[in-house]
Amino acid sequence: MHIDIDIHKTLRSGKRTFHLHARLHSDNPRLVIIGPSGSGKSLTLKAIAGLITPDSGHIRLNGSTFFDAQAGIDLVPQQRKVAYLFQDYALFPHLNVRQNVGFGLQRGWRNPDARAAQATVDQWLDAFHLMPMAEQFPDELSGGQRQRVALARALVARPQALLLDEPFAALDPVLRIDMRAELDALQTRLQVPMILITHDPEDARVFGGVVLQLREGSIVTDAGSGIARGREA
Ligand SMILES: Nc1ncnc2c1ncn2[C@@H]1O[C@H](COP(=O)(O)OP(=O)(O)OP(=O)(O)O)[C@@H](O)[C@H]1O
Repeated sequence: MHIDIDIHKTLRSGKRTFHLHARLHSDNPRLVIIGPSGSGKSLTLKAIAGLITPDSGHIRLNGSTFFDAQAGIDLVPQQRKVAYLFQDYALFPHLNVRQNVGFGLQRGWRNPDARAAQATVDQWLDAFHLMPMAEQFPDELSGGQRQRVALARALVARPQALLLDEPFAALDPVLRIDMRAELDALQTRLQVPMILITHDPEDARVFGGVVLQLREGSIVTDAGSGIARGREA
């Protein structure tokens, strides 16, 4: 993965003003952005996904320009072909596991015919050990199973990168350890580039390729951050 970001955004709410200046550059398929609550992690991830628009700057991923204020480029989220895994997984409560995963295909940029879609969904249910609970609804699943459904739904359309917003925050401490290991293995197996935001140094330690620290809206490259760790691309 080659990612090149340099964006500014100012947000105002009442008397408060928040300045985001995210500047990063990496060739590692694993990027972790770590920072305390309110440091701008979600805003950065949302800007990459196209869910918010920066005031200025550019966002490039794998040779494709997602956003370039000067050139007037601002691809809509679907055109960016990245998947976004929300902190609470955002599963549809009225859809069962199979339907939730299938939704990832319908919404995605790939629209296979019904039979091909079914086969693809089955393949992902199988890969995530979700076949036995394919007909269950989200509130009938454990936290780890819910996360697997969300991952399967995110990956089913074969995104060019997976954006993960605090993926372990909703899990209890024991499950968190297991799911970190699962995500680590998944990235190695699928080779899908992942950008993960977290406030937990342990997530960065276990998962991190390149780890960057965000403080008050800016990427800080001193204080031991911004260094390449773990495996390189
Ligand atoms: N729509 C908005 N209008 C004004 N300010 C906003 C808006 N969205 C976010 N902010 C502010 O921007 C700052 C960064 O928010 P962001 O959600 O990126 O933080 P975060 O690092 O992801 O925090 P957390 O770990 O708590 O989710 C916060 O101070 C927040 O109050």
